[in-house]
Amino acid sequence: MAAAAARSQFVVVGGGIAGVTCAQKLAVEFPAEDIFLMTASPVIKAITNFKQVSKTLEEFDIEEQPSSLLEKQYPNIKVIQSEVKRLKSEEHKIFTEDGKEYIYEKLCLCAGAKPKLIFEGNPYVLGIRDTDSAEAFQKNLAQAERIVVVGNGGIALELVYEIEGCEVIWAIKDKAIGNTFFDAGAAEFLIPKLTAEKQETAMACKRTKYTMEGREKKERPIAESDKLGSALGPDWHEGLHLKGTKEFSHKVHIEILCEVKKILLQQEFIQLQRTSLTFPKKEKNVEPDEGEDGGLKVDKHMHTSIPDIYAAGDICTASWEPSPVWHQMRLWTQARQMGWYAAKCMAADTLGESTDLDFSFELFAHVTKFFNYKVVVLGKYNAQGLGLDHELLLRCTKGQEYVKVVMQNGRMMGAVLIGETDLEETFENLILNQMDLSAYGEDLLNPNIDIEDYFD
Ligand SMILES: Cc1cc2nc3c(=O)[nH]c(=O)nc-3n(C[C@H](O)[C@H](O)[C@H](O)COP(=O)(O)OP(=O)(O)OC[C@H]3O[C@@H](n4cnc5c(N)ncnc54)[C@H](O)[C@@H]3O)c2cc1C
Ligand SMILES: NC(=O)C1=CN([C@@H]2O[C@H](COP(=O)(O)OP(=O)(O)OC[C@H]3O[C@@H](n4cnc5c(N)ncnc54)[C@H](OP(=O)(O)O)[C@@H]3O)[C@@H](O)[C@H]2O)C=CC1
Repeated sequence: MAAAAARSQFVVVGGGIAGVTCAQKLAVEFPAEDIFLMTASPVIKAITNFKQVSKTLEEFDIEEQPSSLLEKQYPNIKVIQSEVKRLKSEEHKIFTEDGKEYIYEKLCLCAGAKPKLIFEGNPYVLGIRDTDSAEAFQKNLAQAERIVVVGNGGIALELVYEIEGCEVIWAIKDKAIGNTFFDAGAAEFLIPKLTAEKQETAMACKRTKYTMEGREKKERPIAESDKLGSALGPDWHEGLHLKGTKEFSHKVHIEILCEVKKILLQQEFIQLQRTSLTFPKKEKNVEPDEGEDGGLKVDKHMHTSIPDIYAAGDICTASWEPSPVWHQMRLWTQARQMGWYAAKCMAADTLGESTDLDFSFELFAHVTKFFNYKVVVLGKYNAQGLGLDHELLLRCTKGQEYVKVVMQNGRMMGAVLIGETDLEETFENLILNQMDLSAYGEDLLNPNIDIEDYFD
């Protein structure tokens, strides 16, 4: 006879940032309940040293940890390490790879996304998503003289800068590099860094940090399935020796307006990287509504179209009417914010309370590092969705800083800040309060005016 299904009021699927944050928040809200955290990976991602840098910018470190540590810190979290294979939503049941079944009252899906690798199966094509794929890339690179990097997203941007001793042909569909994060002007500002010799010391920078326990020590448990590791994140390349066979630092050739259609097998190693997202296969009997990007649609309470099933992080597509200066991007900070907020909504629904959309969804804010510069992007930093009805203010000091502000009807809608500008908090406030700044004109970026004093 099959063993009776274990039950829990709350079940969370996924040991990445979204799932772990969701389980932690539920564990605190309901100390008398057991929270089941199901994950395919033997390690979980934990946030440490969390700091709210400003109203919406946040800074934290990430650690891959054994799940026993999470259970020790949160005694009512039970981590179940097994891949979820099937979901029967009408019966509120999930089935795991090891043949067990679990009954939930409320379920949050945080299973992340998986890379959509073009030309999958080609032995010369590698994608980067998790620790194992990054290490496989490192190994191949060590024997390479020339590689091709395809894509213009965050991973490609970081990769071309980090790779040394190997010729890189960088194929991008667009006219300028990095258009996911900034415009052609910022790209011009950054490009000299690709041709210069690399400095050894990294610039101090407030941003998320990523560590993997035991990476150097080779003690990391190996995931049963290499397809279901968590997505890497900030500083994923630190500690990886991304070096080819040659002695030079950078040699990058950028091929613009280039969409790769076909890859022919050659006797050379080609690296191809593209991680636009597809989502874990849904079972036949589970058909939650999907967004255009294939994610699970969630409403403003992180609820999917299926009763009692919520979703957070990379797996979901935010389908509420967003604030005019927020948009979804599959980033670590948003995975944390969504996981936390989904737990809050699950708790409120359980207790019959109402919840307002969390403040973190008021303004898009991201701090990162590209080419060793601190990069802060706020609001509609690329004038996304503003059409032609906007103007740009620019300030640039070669090699030092690049500041771009997007204005519409005298209001600040977005900004890109590269370098140590110290403007993020002031601009964050100006975007949030939508003050009419018409009177200031270009003085907004006048370096001789202390803008902080103006508006504080
Ligand atoms: C190379 C790389 C670099 C990145 N750099 C940055 C960066 O610098 N800054 C930034 O903000 N973001 C970055 N990102 C994006 C960031 O990593 C993701 O947005 C974030 O990790 C998503 O978190 P998540 O919890 O939603 O999903 P994930 O971290 O992918 O976690 C998903 C979890 O679900 C588990 N799982 C999957 N399927 C199942 C199943 N069927 N059953 C049970 N468990 C399952 C997995 O094992 C995993 O534990 C980067 C991504 C990549 C790939
Ligand atoms: N520092 C940071 O903040 C970082 C953040 N991340 C995040 O992690 C997630 C995954 O990163 P990533 O995979 O870089 O994200 P993206 O999906 O943004 O990048 C994929 C890139 O590949 C391009 N592409 C796809 N197919 C082809 C083709 N056939 N020929 C040429 N180009 C092609 C896409 O162009 P198109 O869009 O036109 O299809 C896009 O520029 C993202 O959410 C990203 O923001 C990642 C690394 C660093």
